[in-house]
Amino acid sequence: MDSWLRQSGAVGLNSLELADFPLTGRGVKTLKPFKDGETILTIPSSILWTVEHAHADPLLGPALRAAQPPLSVEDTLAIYLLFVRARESGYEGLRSHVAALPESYSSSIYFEEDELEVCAGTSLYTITKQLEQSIEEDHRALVVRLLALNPDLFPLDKFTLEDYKWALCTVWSRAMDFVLPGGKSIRLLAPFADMLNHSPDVKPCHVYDPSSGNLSVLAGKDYEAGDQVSIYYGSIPNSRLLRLYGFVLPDNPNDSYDLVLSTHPSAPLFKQKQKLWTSAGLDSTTTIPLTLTDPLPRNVLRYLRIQRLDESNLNTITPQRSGATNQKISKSNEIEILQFLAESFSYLLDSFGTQLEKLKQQLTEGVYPPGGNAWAAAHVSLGEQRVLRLARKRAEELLSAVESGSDNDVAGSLSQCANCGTAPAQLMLCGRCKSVAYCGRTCQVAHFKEHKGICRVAASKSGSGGTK
Ligand SMILES: C[S@@+](CC[C@H](N)C(=O)[O-])C[C@H]1O[C@@H](n2cnc3c(N)ncnc32)[C@H](O)[C@@H]1O
Repeated sequence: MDSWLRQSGAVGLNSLELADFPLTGRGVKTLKPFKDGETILTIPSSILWTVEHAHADPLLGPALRAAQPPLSVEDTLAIYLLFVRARESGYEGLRSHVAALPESYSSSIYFEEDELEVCAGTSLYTITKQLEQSIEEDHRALVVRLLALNPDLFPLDKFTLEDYKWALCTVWSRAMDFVLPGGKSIRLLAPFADMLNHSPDVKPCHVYDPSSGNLSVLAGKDYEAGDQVSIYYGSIPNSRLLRLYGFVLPDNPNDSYDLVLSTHPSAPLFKQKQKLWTSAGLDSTTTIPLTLTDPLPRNVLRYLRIQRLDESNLNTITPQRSGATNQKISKSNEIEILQFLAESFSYLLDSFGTQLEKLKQQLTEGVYPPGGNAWAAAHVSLGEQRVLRLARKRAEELLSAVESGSDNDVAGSLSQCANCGTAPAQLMLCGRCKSVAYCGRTCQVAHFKEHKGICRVAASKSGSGGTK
């Protein structure tokens, strides 16, 4: 691979070499110091694995382009990898890259049943089960619409379900995504740059140049000779890390729980409520990530306030006034949704296969061999349970505040910007009613029309209002 990369115009290889690191496995070592921001490596456009290159390939391209319905980006890259891997001649450069790829992966789709059971109750458990099924279905569909139609290109013994799973895991764990000017996106695999491991301690530092089509890696921090060079894969929770990349970060600050909120179309007043959800930027089925920093996001409350509207208060909230759902609609509505949330979080927490305290104890006692699949699954479960417990605590706090009437700060109206919903460290209160907060002047001005009615009432209640 090295000579192919050099001949193709890759820049920076003299300063880098592959090496094994105790915690992350194989990665890239620098042979010289780099300052934060310096370019370390450039991989030229011509040798990147992209959909465009797959489609331009004289052998593979016509078959891919003829596939109906068109293949997804993920499937196109997976088939491209398997196609090159199956060739006995030609494609020497790309084949040398394939030869350097791992032969097996540790994504949760490869877990034994007892290993996956350790994270029963998590979103990872559910998604992994669904994936196992959908990958089989997708593979069957690929055989019918592409592989069996072109047996010379795709010998079926090299495109088995196991081969397809390997190719998908290669794409999930090594592809890079970029948004291009104009909003389109590109997904690519960059030989050698795909040997870089993730570190939460570096800045995002891999860049795609749309004009040249080259991929470059910059130093995400200062490096000494001998250091491992890393890139930042993103702010990813353990459930996603384990599914896509096959590893977890203990005490991951990005851990989250995906809360799915859904209302059946046969529910009373569904059509009117759907209009309200839409105008609030939500949907009748909405997935909202609960995070360690924001365990009960404003949108969860907004969704439920709308869901629990009855006929009498539904008429007071029109789509034009959907901003009103940022705050409590009525005491009874608020109590109902907060009780529902606290109970639902308890129910979700009870449905975890192993409870948080027991998991912690098992991890301390070394019940799960560190670094193994069950150990990783335990960390996913810990992370999701931590988030859900915070969410339940927040719902209970809000509930008791509403019940006792001390809910000036209901639903975080003073801890989040009333206009954009962000929660920066510093917020400014509305100078008149002091019942809402903003991240800045722009949001305050943008929100004025919606807020002015409530402002007058709130200010007069608190005695702080003028007559304006
Ligand atoms: C883009 S590849 C990096 C190169 C890879 N280590 C290799 O030998 O081919 C991504 C994979 O590297 C491993 N990896 C990356 N960052 C890691 C980390 N911080 N801890 C543990 N494993 C990591 C995971 O197996 C992941 O799926």
